[in-house]
Amino acid sequence: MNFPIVAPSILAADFANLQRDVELINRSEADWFHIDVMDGVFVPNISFGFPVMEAVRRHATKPLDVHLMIVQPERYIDAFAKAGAAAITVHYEACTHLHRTLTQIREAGCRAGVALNMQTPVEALADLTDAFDQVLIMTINPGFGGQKLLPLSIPKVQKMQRLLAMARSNALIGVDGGIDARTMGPVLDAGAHYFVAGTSVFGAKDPLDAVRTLKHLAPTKPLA
Ligand SMILES: O=C(CO)[C@H](O)[C@H](O)COP(=O)(O)O
Repeated sequence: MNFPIVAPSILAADFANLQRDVELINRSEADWFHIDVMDGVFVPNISFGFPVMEAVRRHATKPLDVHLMIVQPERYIDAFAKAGAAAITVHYEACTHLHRTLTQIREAGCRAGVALNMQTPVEALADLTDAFDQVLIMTINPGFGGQKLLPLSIPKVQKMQRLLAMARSNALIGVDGGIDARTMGPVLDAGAHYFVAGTSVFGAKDPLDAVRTLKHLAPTKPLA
């Protein structure tokens, strides 16, 4: 696998034309579909659940990267794995027993991901670096698409990159929120491998071109 990996967020798609938008991403240079599941408790918004996830899966030809912004995500890991998730990311802040939940994700046959909200320091994961395959640094306060990337998150990506290097972990670093052709460069330089982008892709006049721009912002490199 090479990076940068581009993962358009379905949250910003036109749900009345979901099949059209999924097929658009199939044709694009994007690598993954990003599926934002929100419960109205962990974040102040409700997005969608299994019916939409399954509709995306029926038409998608690329891996589904599921981001659970829900409390007690362990209740739904197996169901999302069955619904076709290739990767499942849970929030550090939403898990009482994070190690157990990450193990459950791997046992369900998916890549295990953990997301960190703005206030959570990267050191919170220092003892668990063997337990996840990807880490998602939130570059906004989660809950809504269309927000501006918070610059405070950029040094955090760098810190995470150092922490993983020290631990000799090959986990991928992702960023989520306010990613576009202007903001992607600094987070890429800071060490991010995958880039979740909603508004800048689906809100663009030409989403195929928007994905291409992100994908070619820097020469692709092989992952460790
Ligand atoms: O997790 C999310 C919101 O909580 C979305 O993935 C994120 O906001 C991406 O959308 P945009 O590119 O519009 O910021």
